[in-house]
Amino acid sequence: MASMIFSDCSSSATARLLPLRCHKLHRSCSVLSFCRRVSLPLTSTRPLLPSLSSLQAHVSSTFVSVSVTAKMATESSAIVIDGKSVAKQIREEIAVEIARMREATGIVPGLAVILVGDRKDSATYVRNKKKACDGVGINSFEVNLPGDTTEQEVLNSITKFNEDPSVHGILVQLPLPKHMNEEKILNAVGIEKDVDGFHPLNIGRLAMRGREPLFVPCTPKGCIELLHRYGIQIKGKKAVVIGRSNIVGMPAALLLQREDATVTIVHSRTNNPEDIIRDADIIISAVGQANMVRGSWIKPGAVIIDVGINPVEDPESPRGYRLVGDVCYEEVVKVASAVTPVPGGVGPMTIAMLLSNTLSSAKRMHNFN
Ligand SMILES: Nc1nc(=O)c2c([nH]1)NC[C@@H]1CN(c3ccc(C(=O)N[C@@H](CCC(=O)O)C(=O)O)cc3)C=[N+]21
Repeated sequence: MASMIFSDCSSSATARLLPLRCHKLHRSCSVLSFCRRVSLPLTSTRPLLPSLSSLQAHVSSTFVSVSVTAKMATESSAIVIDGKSVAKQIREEIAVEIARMREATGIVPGLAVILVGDRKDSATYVRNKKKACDGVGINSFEVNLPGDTTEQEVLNSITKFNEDPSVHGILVQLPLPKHMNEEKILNAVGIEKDVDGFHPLNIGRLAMRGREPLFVPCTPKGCIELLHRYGIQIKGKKAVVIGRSNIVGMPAALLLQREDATVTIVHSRTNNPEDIIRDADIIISAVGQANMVRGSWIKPGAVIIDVGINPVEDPESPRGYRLVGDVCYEEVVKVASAVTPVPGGVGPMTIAMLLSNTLSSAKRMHNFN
């Protein structure tokens, strides 16, 4: 029985990656509740869903086709936040804007991507970004440098793109090879082309009240965009961000705070992380540990945004591995009110936000609204 309940989260591949403490599955949903299946005709201007706290009273929303089965639930099921279709919708919106700009000004937004070394995952991400650019009509420029390139050569590429008026965004694919000083390289990207939002000036402005960054980092921006497009209220909610990285955890916490959430960051040195997480209305997890967050750590009805994209061994998959999140999906789906899947959650949103930042950059540089 236990092996069925934990089928995915306690798989042997996962267990090898993680020294998991074994938790009993949280099964506190003994009240009358609903099994929901949601299909999403996405709109950009109105919330897709009523706020989740009032979802049960609004299941017949005109914006969402929801099939509802009422039952005495020992296993309710969260709404699956469909990042893949939201991202598609956003890309369509961006494509329309790019065409409008091109027709009015003749200008086509350009994104330069610098890839150093031959990491397979990085090459895949860069290829996906290029494909996404092609799909919306952004010109992409790519530089591939070998892993033993000097820092100076990377800086030279950045300078070239900083000076090139057909480039509106510059992205240095991370991680960089170990011998390079990431800080120095990211500082070299002109802040007006920093579509990743990693420049310290952009991050600094994000952290300050009354200041506006030119760009917000793509992954955290994508997380907030998902909450907005699903009509999930952030203001006044208790939000917990798991992980404090420069590129996801920390800017995600800053963004949530800007949205008037009360934010706690949980990290590897936090005492009793589970107790803090169990208090959260909204959880953004960005730690990179497969299936770390268990169902028993979640307050019933919480909203979970899973940023983790972790490969776990899977002999049945053609690639030999599959991707799972930081969150033990099949456990939390029974406790949360909404959850992002992996894949198909935050990942596609990261790329959509990159395209959005590149378009904004081109608009700003050419005074086009
Ligand atoms: N300067 C820089 N900026 C980045 O934004 C950046 C980076 N470096 N380095 C690596 C990470 C990772 N990242 C992802 C983007 C999309 C997916 C994505 O679309 N994932 C698909 C799955 C893809 C698959 O199946 O392989 C999904 O989650 O559905 C994942 C990961 C951007 N990153």
